[in-house]
Amino acid sequence: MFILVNLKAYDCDPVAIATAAAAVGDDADVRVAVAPQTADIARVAETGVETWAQHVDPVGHGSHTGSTLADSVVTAGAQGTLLNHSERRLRLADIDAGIRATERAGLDTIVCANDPKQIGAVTALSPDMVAVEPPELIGTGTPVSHADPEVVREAVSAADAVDSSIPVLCGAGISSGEDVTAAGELGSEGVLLASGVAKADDPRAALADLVTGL
Ligand SMILES: O=C(CO)COP(=O)(O)O
Repeated sequence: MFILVNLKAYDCDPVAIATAAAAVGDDADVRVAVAPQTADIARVAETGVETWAQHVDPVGHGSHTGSTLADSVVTAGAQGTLLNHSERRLRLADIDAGIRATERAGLDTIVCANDPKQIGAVTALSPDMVAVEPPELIGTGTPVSHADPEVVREAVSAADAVDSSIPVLCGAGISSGEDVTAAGELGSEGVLLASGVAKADDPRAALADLVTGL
C-alpha cells in the first residue's frame, strides 16, 4: 500500500511530519509520502521522505504569473503531484494538459476524482495513479472504506475497465491502520489522507498506527 499524507494548508509542522513519515515508512517497509505546501517542498524533501506537490498548473515556462510549474516542483525535490484534488478542481482539458506537463518534467501524477464515473474519465488520460475521494467524507474522520465501500470497489472497476495497469487509491476520513487495511481489501493500492495526521496531537503516533496492519 502507498500512503500519501496531504498536509493541505493545515497549521502543522511539515518538516516534523515528514521526518516522522520517513522513519515510520522505513521501519515498516511501507511507501509513505508527504505532500506539503508548495513553499515547503524543498525542506520537506531534505528530510528524505518521498515528497509530492499538492497541485501544479497545466502550463510551461512563460507569462503565467502565480503559476506553479511542474519543472519547479521537480527542482525543489518533488517526485509527484496531485492533480484535480476536490479542493483544487480542474476542467478535464486542464487535467490533460497538467498530466502532459508532468510527463515533460518527469513528475508522477495522482489524479483525484469524486466518484467512479469521474475515475473512468480521468483514467483515460493515462496518469500514473488515480484516487477516488468522496468530497462529503473529506475531513470528517469517517473513513470511505467503512462509510462507502461500494464507491471504492466501483472506482477500481471503472479504472480497470479503461486501463487495468493504473493503480487506484482512495481517500477521505482515513485515519487508522484498520482503515488502510480495509481500503486494501476493497482493491485500493493506496490511500490519501490529511487531517488524521496533520491535525493529530501526535502525528508520529498517527503515522505509526496507519502502517500497523501492513
Ligand atoms: O482530501 C484528503 C486527502 O487528499 C482526505 O482528507 P482527510 O483525510 O482529512 O479526510
